Amino acid sequence: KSMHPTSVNGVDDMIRLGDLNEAGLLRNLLVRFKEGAIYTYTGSILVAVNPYQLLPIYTPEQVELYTDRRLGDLPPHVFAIADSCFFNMRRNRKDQCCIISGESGAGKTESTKLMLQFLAAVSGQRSWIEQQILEANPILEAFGNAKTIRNDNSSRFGKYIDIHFNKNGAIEGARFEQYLLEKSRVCRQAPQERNYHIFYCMLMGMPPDQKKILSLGHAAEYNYLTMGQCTTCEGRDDIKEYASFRSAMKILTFTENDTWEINKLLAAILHLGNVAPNALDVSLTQRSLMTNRESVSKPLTSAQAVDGRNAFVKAIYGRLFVWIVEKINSAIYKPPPDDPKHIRLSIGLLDIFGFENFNNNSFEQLCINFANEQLQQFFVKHVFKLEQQEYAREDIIWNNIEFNDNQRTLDVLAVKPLNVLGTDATMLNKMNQVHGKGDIYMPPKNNHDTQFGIRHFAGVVYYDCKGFLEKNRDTLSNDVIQLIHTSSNKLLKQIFHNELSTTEKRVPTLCGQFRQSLDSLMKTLTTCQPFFIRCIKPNDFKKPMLFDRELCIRQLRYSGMMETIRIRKAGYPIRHTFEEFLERYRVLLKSSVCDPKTVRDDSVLFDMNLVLQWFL
Ligand SMILES: Nc1ncnc2c1ncn2[C@@H]1O[C@H](COP(=O)(O)OP(=O)(O)OP(=O)(O)O)[C@@H](O)[C@H]1O
Repeated sequence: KSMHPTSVNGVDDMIRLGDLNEAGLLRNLLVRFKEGAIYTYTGSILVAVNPYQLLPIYTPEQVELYTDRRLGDLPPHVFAIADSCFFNMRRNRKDQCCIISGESGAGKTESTKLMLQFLAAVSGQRSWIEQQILEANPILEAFGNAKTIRNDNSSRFGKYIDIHFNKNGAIEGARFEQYLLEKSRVCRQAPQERNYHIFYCMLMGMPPDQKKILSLGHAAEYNYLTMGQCTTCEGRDDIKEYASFRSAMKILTFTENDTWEINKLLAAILHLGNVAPNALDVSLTQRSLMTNRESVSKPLTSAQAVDGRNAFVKAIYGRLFVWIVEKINSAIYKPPPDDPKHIRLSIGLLDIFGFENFNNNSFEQLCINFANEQLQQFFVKHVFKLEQQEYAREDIIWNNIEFNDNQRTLDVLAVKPLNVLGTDATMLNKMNQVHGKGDIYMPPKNNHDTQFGIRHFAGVVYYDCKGFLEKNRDTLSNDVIQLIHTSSNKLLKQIFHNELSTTEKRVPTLCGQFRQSLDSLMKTLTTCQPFFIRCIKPNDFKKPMLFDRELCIRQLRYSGMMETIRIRKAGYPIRHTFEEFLERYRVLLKSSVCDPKTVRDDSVLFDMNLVLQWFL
């Protein structure tokens, strides 16, 4: 079988591919990638392959070139998506959003920054608020990004940036929402990985006199910074980053005192990490229990004490991160004025962890994959809706297209057993009882097995439920809360404000909190006109010009790209413009003169309709 002619040179928009299948898609991406064309459309979805090299396509001239153009006028580009968001927002008076997904290292954060950069440029005010919004990134990255084996600057949290515009298209403010920071990294890092950038930056960049006050030394001296046997990161200058971080803090109105208080907590974390259990305070080596009449203390094993210490440290860091995001928002978020005539429009950028399937999957992966199921459903519904609109526009009679709905997976994930309290074993028992007979949940093979499987839209993932409930509960012992209560450190008390103010210690589970923020995110997204950017990582070596086909195919499958095509194929898979159709099928016409450039009269159209009927 010969290849469809469009496959030879590659096309800007995959919808125009003759071979609308996995191989065709992959080939198109590869051909383009080899020519340095990293962006390709599939309709209004942008596929972006990480080039792992600086390309000269993000200059101010390029920003100008892409400003106020229709999607498809120019070669595919992330700026074209940003421009469409901006244009549609003003023309339709409708909020826009852009969902940027992909696996670690695929280029989500870079794409988000480029979108933001473009929007700030076309909004054109060069205002203080624009600068503040742009400068929020270095702060979030210092606290929320780390070197991992996959990415030297990996975001270990999800984020949604909502940028607000007035009716003239000028930026008025913005708001950041964060999701699920990976707290375990503060206490433990895998080989060749680092803790959060901020620790190394602080130790390298802080003036010696300040370090002395906090008794700080070198990264190599701290247990919490050396578990991955790696304290530096090639290509990263921690001293320089610290300087940018400090200047960003000033721009976001953190005071000298705020920064100093933050440093104190970071130093405390590092010192705690070096404390051996026998030197720990009673609040960490004993656990008090309330019996009916009295409070009794029970000594902990050293392993339990270390767990308790780490839980405390993770809680400090996690809450510090949340506090910093709130503080950034208080600088850049302006509540809409009371004036009912005031129009506020927004563009939201979602940069969120893609689908994960590792050798060992735990609670965190389940949460991440749950979020991806929700986004996938949003995506499929949107694509499906577009397909129907297209048919309506062309007056095509069609039967309802069936599409693969992942609602059943969502049902299994979002119903009770995820939030079940009790021991891990009873959770599995309950899951087995409730879902054991369905095809979404796969129970453990035997009584000793702690792994259960979930059939996700992107494939089956096996989760190990050891430690699930602990992670989900995410609570601190009463003894530690008491300790914080008596502390003289204001910032510490402030970040634990919730725990200290509620006597009833019923903080919602992590999963509960995450579901709540996801629900509110989904509500927001539903009111917006969405765009999608699917970032693809071309190889595992962070190398330019290297395209690993297997790796890319897998990502195209996970990203829902194949689902889009499936929907297309279930409908009318082949689409030609009038010119293309004429070019290809004019031999079937009765008429002999038929140059698409000159002949556009009704007689040809009439004939074309006959041909169409015969053809379909
Ligand atoms: N458009 C681009 N041009 C040049 N380099 C890029 C581009 N996009 C990504 N990169 C390179 O790839 C690296 C990883 O990209 P990025 O941090 O955006 O990935 P990510 O998808 O956000 O990953 P994670 O989920 O781990 O945060 C960047 O640090 C940069 O070196």
